[in-house]
Amino acid sequence: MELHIAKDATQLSENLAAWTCNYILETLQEKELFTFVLSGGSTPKLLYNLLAKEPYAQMIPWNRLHFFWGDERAVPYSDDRNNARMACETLLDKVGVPPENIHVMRTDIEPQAAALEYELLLQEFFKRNARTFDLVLLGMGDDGHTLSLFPGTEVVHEQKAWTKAFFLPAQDMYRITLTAPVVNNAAAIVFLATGNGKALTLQAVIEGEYKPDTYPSQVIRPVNGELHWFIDEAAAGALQV
Ligand SMILES: O=C1O[C@H](COP(=O)(O)O)[C@@H](O)[C@H](O)[C@H]1O
Repeated sequence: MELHIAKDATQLSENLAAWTCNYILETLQEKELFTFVLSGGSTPKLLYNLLAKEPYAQMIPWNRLHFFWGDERAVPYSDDRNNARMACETLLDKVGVPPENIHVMRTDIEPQAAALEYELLLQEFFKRNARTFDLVLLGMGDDGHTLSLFPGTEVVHEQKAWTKAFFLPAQDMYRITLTAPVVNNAAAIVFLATGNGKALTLQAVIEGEYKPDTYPSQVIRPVNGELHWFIDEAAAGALQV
């Protein structure tokens, strides 16, 4: 695991934008397409805004990238809380990613059907590969959730299915999420977390005892890939290192 600490969220996003661009370009020297899982929530907006601007808008061959989502809130695309909408508005629409390269989790059909459809799409995409995505970007909520793997939910322990949909009573909404088995087979996983609201949880996730029911982010352990944490000083505040 590699820790990248920056003084604040702006510097951190700049560092991660540069890292992401280098990683994409290096990977595309070896293969034709790059598969990139995006996260939702508020933290990645700065990063997406930066990637949509120069120099990255020109440097990245966007038509060779395929975009997926780590999780989705089952609300219409028109709703501000929709994770795909946020990423499309801040990044994908701005750099002109071809629509056929954008693979959203559907929210216009029943959530279980949408999860199954997404699983089939991924199985088809990665059929002959033990490796799945080239890069998975993850957030971590103040409560330790990542993707839509929330504390105390069954989906945290999923070992087989690549996607799941379930009702989250605390938010009165369905969630659709990738699961640990498909994420942990990615070539690289990057957590992005900022702010002192996440400091104690982050310390427990990284340095504490393994308690996935309390800290679901702990189930993210790449089988054979890289794991990076990009955090600002506020989020790193409780770490012992
Ligand atoms: O609900 C969600 O929250 C997490 C963390 O969001 P943040 O606002 O604390 O950055 C996010 O990674 C996930 O995609 C989203 O659905």
